[in-house]
Amino acid sequence: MNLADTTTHNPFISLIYETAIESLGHEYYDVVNAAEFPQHILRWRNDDLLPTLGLTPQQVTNEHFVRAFGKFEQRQPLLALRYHGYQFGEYNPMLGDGRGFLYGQVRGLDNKLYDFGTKGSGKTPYSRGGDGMLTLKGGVREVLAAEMLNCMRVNTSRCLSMVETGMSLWRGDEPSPTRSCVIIRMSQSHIRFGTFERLNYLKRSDLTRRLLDHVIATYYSHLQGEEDKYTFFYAELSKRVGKLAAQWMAAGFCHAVLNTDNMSITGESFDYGPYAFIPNYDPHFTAAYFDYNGRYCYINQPRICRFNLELLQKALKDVIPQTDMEKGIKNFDQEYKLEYQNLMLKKLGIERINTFKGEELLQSTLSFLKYYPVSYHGFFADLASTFSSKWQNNEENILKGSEIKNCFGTTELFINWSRYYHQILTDLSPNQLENVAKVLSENNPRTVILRPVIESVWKSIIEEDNWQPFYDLLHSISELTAEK
Ligand SMILES: Nc1ncnc2c1ncn2[C@@H]1O[C@H](COP(=O)(O)OP(=O)(O)OP(=O)(O)O)[C@@H](O)[C@H]1O
Ligand SMILES: [Mg+2]
Repeated sequence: MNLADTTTHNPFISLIYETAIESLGHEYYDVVNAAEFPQHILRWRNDDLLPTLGLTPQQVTNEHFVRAFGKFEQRQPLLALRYHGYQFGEYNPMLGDGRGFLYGQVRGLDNKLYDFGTKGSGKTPYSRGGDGMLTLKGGVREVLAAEMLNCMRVNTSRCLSMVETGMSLWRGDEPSPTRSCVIIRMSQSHIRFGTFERLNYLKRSDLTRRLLDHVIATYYSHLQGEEDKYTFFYAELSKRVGKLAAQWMAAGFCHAVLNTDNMSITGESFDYGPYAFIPNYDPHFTAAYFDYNGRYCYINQPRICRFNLELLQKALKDVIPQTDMEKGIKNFDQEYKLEYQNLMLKKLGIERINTFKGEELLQSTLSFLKYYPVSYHGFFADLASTFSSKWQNNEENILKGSEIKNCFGTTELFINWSRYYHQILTDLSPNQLENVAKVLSENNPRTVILRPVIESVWKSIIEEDNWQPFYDLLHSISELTAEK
């Protein structure tokens, strides 16, 4: 096939791109060019996402991926979106897409509008001193985080592709020179809290209202036509963010950089930089080495999400009545509490129980996990792999033979926990008891990408250019997802 044929028939380039953001007007973005890279090696293609785009893996070659998402052929305009944000508590008006752009917007077969956004695609007017690039390790980590979180049913963006781009980058936090890549992230929207903060900073309530109308029409369409749609929007956003915070916490995920420019207006999780999955239940676990005060530590995440919603009130005050937003944010508290308990009880194999009993079990579980050096994910995975209906007969049977019971079985906290757990199991009917095993296995993946797991995958890449462990890991995550 000659060059013209390949590009003309590239299924990605032939997708129908909608112009929702572009049509909003030039005040929201800058038209930019993509960098030209010395090399283009496709390292990851997310075939799981293709059906949503109406494509099959057979229709799309690696070359199609590279030409569309590494060389950015035949796609214009590329839009660097403008935004500001509160970073570690300080307002920063110097932000914006500094190493990415909105490549395009495509409606999925599910009728949702998806954004394809780049990361590592070159300099823009918002790059400041930066090189506009993404390190290969950064790309590998972002791909893995999104797939793992998706497997754990967290509402997350995903990576559609990762192309290695052959540049040598210098970074303070990676042995340098280090390799480079560009990723395409498929998300619900890249409109951030910070997008609105910028408009408020510029005192452009007309632009705020226009953007809000677009957000509601596109991502909260059931509110269209409501007289109080702005008020309802804020209340629902608060609820969605509450749910997301609960999902992170139950997944044992520490995002690490919860600045308002990393908070999506749809309530979706994205931007996986220095994140980590917690090794054990340490409330003060902090993932970013530069987060000196532990501002975004694991246990602070719900509080910070709520605080970010409060900050957003300032940006929306010209359009939404303040008193309505003060009421609306209560949705966050309710949703967080409910969803966190619900998700944690599922991790214990329990669905639909009395809230009070559920809370007692949850608190005793956390007390045990907090006090002893038990792996957070290991504890739940052990429950899932060793569960037996015999646990209902006698609390002594619970986790019998496991390392956890062998080490901590005689401690007061373990005995307390197993007593609560046993009490709940005894109340279950035989059918419900059977369901426990299923719920346990659905909610506790055997593989979780703790830092050493990621580092070992990265070691193979960097030392031997061996990508197999990376693909094997992604394959096992994808198999876990399919089992559910
Ligand atoms: N290497 C770089 N070159 C230019 N700008 C950068 C670079 N790294 C980060 N930035 C910019 O710094 C700001 C904060 O970066 P942050 O890491 O939160 O975002 P990001 O990871 O680049 O993008 P996203 O939030 O879309 O995942 C953003 O404005 C970002 O574009
Ligand atoms: Mg960011």
